[in-house]
This record gives sequence, C-alpha cells and structure tokens, in this order.
Amino acid sequence: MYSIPSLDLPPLATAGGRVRLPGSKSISNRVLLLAALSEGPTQVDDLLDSDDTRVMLDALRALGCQIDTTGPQSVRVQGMGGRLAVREAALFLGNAGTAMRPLTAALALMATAQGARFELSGVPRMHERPIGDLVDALRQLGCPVQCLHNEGYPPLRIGDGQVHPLRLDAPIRVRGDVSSQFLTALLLALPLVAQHGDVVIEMATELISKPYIEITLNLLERFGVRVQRDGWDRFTIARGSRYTSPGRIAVEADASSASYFIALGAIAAPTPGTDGIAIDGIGLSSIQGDIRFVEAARLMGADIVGEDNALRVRRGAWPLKAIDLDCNHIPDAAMTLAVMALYADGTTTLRNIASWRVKETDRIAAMATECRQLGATVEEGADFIRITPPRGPAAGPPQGGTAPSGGSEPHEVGSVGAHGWRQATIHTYDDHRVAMCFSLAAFNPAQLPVRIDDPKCVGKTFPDYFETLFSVCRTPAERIPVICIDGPTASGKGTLAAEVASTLGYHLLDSGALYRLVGLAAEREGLSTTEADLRDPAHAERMGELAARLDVRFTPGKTWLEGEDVTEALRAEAAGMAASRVSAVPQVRAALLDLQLNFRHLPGLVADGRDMGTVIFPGAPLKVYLTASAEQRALRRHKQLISKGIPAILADLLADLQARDARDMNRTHAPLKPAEDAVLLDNSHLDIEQSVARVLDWWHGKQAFPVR
Ligand SMILES: Nc1ncnc2c1ncn2[C@@H]1O[C@H](COP(=O)(O)OP(=O)(O)O)[C@@H](O)[C@H]1O
Ligand SMILES: Nc1ccn([C@H]2C[C@H](O)[C@@H](COP(=O)(O)OP(=O)(O)O)O2)c(=O)n1
Repeated sequence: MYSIPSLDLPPLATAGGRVRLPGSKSISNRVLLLAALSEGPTQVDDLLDSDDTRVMLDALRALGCQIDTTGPQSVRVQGMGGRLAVREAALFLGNAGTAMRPLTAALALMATAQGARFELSGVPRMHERPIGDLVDALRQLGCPVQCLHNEGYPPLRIGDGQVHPLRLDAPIRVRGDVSSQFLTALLLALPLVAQHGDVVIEMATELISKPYIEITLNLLERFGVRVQRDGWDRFTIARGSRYTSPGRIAVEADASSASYFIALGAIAAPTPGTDGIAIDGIGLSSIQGDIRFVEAARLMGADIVGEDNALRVRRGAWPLKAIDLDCNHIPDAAMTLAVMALYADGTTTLRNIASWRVKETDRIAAMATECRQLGATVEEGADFIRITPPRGPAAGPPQGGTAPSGGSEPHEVGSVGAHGWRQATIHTYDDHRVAMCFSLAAFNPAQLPVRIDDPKCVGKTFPDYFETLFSVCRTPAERIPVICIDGPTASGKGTLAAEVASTLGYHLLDSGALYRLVGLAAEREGLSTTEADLRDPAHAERMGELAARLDVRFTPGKTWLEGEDVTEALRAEAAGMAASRVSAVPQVRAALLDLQLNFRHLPGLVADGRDMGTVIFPGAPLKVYLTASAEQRALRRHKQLISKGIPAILADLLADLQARDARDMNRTHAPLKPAEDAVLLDNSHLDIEQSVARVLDWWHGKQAFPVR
C-alpha cells in the first residue's frame, strides 16, 4: 500500500495480464457477522484484508468473539450463537458503513433482549452518514437507541443495560430509499429473535440497490436462514429460524473492485503478447450485484468473456460509446463508468444515483469536480451526473513508442495537453473508489501524468490496488520518471535516495550494491580484485563473466547472493574498496547495465551511484550531484561504523575515502562526475531532513501538477 501524501502516475500506454482481486467487502463483513452470530465455528477463506474488515474484526473481538487468524486471508470464527459475552462496550467503526449498520441492528436486538449497553462511533464522516431510518425501525421494536450528537446520525448509544420486551408482532416498517443497508441490517439481525413467531419486515418506501439485498438473502441461506420475499415490499423470517455455521465459506472476489480492471481492459490497448486483462476469483455467476457492471461496460464497448469464476476483458469499440444509463442496480461500480465516460465518443449520463451523495463522500460532487479537473465538461443534479469528455471525442490512449515532449520531461505548470485534457491533482476525499477510478485517467491521450492525493485511502477495500494496477500496465521506459543521485562515498546518497523514494512511492536502485556484490562474489570464488590483476585483460574478462551471472535477489531491506543474506557483508568498508576497484573494469560495467535498466518500473525510480545521470539514465528529468567535504564525509562514515559496532579509525577512513574518490573520478569508464544538467547539492551543512526537502522541492518544481 502507498502510505504517502500523493502518488504520481506516469502516463500509461498498454495493459495485459492476469489479476487476482481481494475478497468482496460486502460479503466479507456480512460473513464475519453471521459467523459470529451462528452456532459453531466457521472457517472463512479469501477474506478481504482492509480497513473496513479490520474494523469489523476488532469490533467482534471486543464483543468477546474468538477469532483466530488461520492464513493470510483466512480466519476461524468461534460463533457465539446469538448470546452476548460482553454487556458493555464502546466500538469505534471508522468509516465502515458495512460494520456500523448491521452491528447497530444486531447489538440493539441483543442488548434489548439480554440487557446490555453499547456505544458505536466512527470518523467524523461516519457521523454525517444517515442512520435515522434504521434507528426508527429499531425503536418501533422497543429497542432503546439514542443518537448522541445529532438525531438520525451516529454516534449511537444502544440499549440501557436493562432487559426490555421486543415488539415483534406487527410488521417492522423501514424506509428503503436512502440506503439498502438498513434493510440488510434488519435482515441480518432479526433471525436472532425469531424464536417465538414469524418476523415480518415491510418496506415503507421503495427499495434502492436491490442487488445488495440479494447478497444478504443469499448469505443468510448459507447460514441456515431462508427468508420469504414477497416482491421487494415484504420479507418474512420464519418462526424458529436460527443461524448455523456452514463450516467453511469462501468469499468471492469483490465485483466493485473488478470494475476498475474491466474498465482497464476496455480503455487500454493490449500490451503486445497479452490477450487483454484476465480477472480471477469472480465470474458471471457471482452473487454480487456489481457483477452487472459487465453489462454496462459492454454497452460502452468493452469486449468481455465471462466464465463462472473468471472474466477476460479486451478493448472492443474504440473510442468507447457514450451511454445514458439508470445505475440504481450498480451504485458503487457505476463510478467507474464516469471515468470510462472520459474516453467516450460523446456525452454520458448516469442516472438514479442519489445514494452517491451519502457514501464515503458526496460522490456526485466529487466525481464532477475531479472530472472537471481533467478537462471534462460535467453537469450534476440531485441524482445524476452527465459527463462530456475533454474537448469532444478522445482519439485513443497512448499506443507505445516514444513519448511526446520527452515523456518524462516535465510539463508546463497547469499544462493542457492534446484533446483538451489537463494535468490534474486528484483529490480523493478519503474515498477509496474515487482514488481507484481516477487512476484510469493515466491512459489519457494527451499522455499527461495524474497525481492521486492520499492514495492509501484505497486501503478501505483494496490495499494493494496500485501495485496490482502497475503489475498489468506498461508504458515506454522513458515515460517512467527517474531521479538520479550521484556523488562520492559517504556524501549521503544512499540515505537521501531511500528517503526520496519512500516519500514518492518510487523504486530504489542502489547501484553501488551491485558493484559491491561483484567484489564479494569474486572474493568467494577466489578471484583476485587487486588493481594489478584487474589490468590483465583475461582476468578482466573473467570478472565481467562473473558479473553477468550474478545470482542476486533484493527483498525489502535485504540483499541475497546465491541465496545467502549478504546485507551486512556488503556494507563493510573492504567491500566498498573492492567495489571501487572492480567497477573500473569495463566488462563489469557492461555486464551490469541491463540489470540496472531493469529497475525502471512504474511508478518511478530513484537511483543512486556514480554514473546514474551520466551513463545509465541520461534522459532522467532530475539529476542531483551530492557532495560534502572529505572531512565531513569521513566523520559521517566513522560515526556510522561505530554506531554499528564496527571499529574504525578516522584518519584511515579519510585516507581510504580520498583514494576511492580519486579512483572513481579518474577511471576511464563512466568516471564519477556531475552530469551536465545535474543540480549540485553540497550537504556539508545540511542535515538529512534538509537535504531530502531540497531534492523534493526540486522534484515538485519540475512537475506541472496544480496545487489545490
Ligand atoms: N545530510 C547529512 N547530514 C549528516 N549526515 C548524513 C547526511 N546524509 C547522510 N548522513 C549520514 O552519513 C552516513 C553515510 O551516508 P550514506 O547514505 O551511507 O552515504 P553514501 O550512500 O553516499 O555512501 C550515514 O550514517 C548517514 O546517516
Ligand atoms: N553507479 C556506480 C555505483 C558505485 N560504483 C562503484 C564505485 C564505488 O566506490 C563503489 C561502491 O559504491 P557505493 O555507492 O556502494 O559506495 P558508498 O556507499 O558511496 O560508499 O562502487 C560505480 O562505479 N558506479
């Protein structure tokens, strides 16, 4: 997950490959609650690991439910059989509507019947999301429910610690036109109190988002409760209904999450050698309503082949076809249509989406504002959005080949690209779907990058969304930005590069480590690294061959040579000296070239070394030449070694460092020197934070993202 302030997506060109999506949020949280309410243990597989499911798991554990983690996406829930283990608790439910609504109903019934008291609260946005219709229904039943701040909104106090009789004889009336989650909450909760008679729910107003109710009914059946449905107006839970565990249940992949990859397949030209996007874990027999996004995407031109548990998407009509669609049946996935509309041949209207206004944010307003940022013309109403792509029909996304105006070259601030698209900073309003939707704008035909603010908000349902997206998207290498940091030893390159990379979410290339690895591997094979021996052409040839067959692997914070962790060994001063000697051998440098170029992955790279800017990435948009006085550097290295418990003598370090500088700067091949277009940074009098801030300032100054 990218836990950074903003993530810059370079212009993307093609897509292709296979993705496996995380489990459905709607199913995960319903299953967790049902498993906790059931009699007996339930093994839940393919569970979504996200903010909202974590909130539900924490809440259930706080209520005394035993839940053991049995695998990366699996838990075993010890059902409590509808009996409360805890009589008083305060539950914080973040911004998870799928936890707040069902827990409110289930806890209200149990607290009233068994005598308990709970407080349910969330983030400020949760306290603006209406729950009044559910509260009204629960009060009809005789449950004490108090809205602690504003009537009709969380936080709530549920129950008063006393037992009260429940009024279950008359039908319970609930409105269905604000959120279908109120009905879902009642359907999940009422089987707990149906021991003595049928329990009937009647809709007071028309029900929206019916497919979510289908998921609820389907899952109730898996847990042994069959609800009789009369149209969409009346639901009867038969007397004697009770939850029993199905033993084991697997969560389907999330259909709403699939919508981004369906749209991706429809928008992006296929990467040569691939056959569009294959999505595993969800197919046309899904119980999730959002699977009907497939129909909407087909209307816009997507070529989709569906199986029971998989989908394959290829680009069909291009540009996409504008549509006018009632989206009541796919409220969440329909947001993705709004971004597909940016690539359509006319104006698209999405109707009957009033529920967008009360989701994680006011989604109609958010989608309208952000589409306008990209250059689209947007009209919004109480329950619709109408989108005309940036200046008429889009001509097509990038096809590969060289980038316009230098690709990774910076654009003018506030630049307007071809076809009226604008380089935009996308606000995401703490709404995962806004963030995921607008990532698809990176295929814009103007080949402008897109900045996504607060990318970690995708953690609500799809923590690895961007990583998954990057794994199936391609763009010409020159469009992937590289920041080069070259300079002499102990100037702080490694420290600076790592900090800059982690702030931007970029990959990191420590090229010195590759030369160190060659030195280490040579030593282990008994191959001399003295300057005298390396002058022998046959010996240099052997060293080049050794570099070409290096068996090396990088994992976060660790480096492996032939399966052995050599992280510590590499940092020894002797390894640095050996690296400096072998790095003067042209055969070694040639052997390591492709390895270094292969580090250039989406969304970007920070590369540190001696020749990053001069030889390896000469087209990089930012090159920093980092220096500090030799005395400062020797002091820093001394401190660094001592702090690691490695004995060191300052005077020796200074002498070695000067010798290394001299060799690195004077060798014939790729000597250490600033690139002509490098910016110089002498950090003798700057601390690490100041150096990082300086480089980030330069980088942001080169971007054309509007500040909002
Ligand atoms: N700007 C700075 N001010 C003070 N110390 C620094 C600075 N940058 C790096 N250091 C420290 O200097 C030491 C050497 O830094 P390192 O990043 O390993 O250098 P390099 O990669 O250039 O050899 C480390 O202990 C680091 O914490
Ligand atoms: N791009 C590079 C990186 C390192 N080298 C050589 C020259 C350096 O003295 C050694 C070791 O580099 P490294 O960056 O690990 O060394 P320091 O951390 O700066 O001490 O490798 C190189 O020739 N080209």
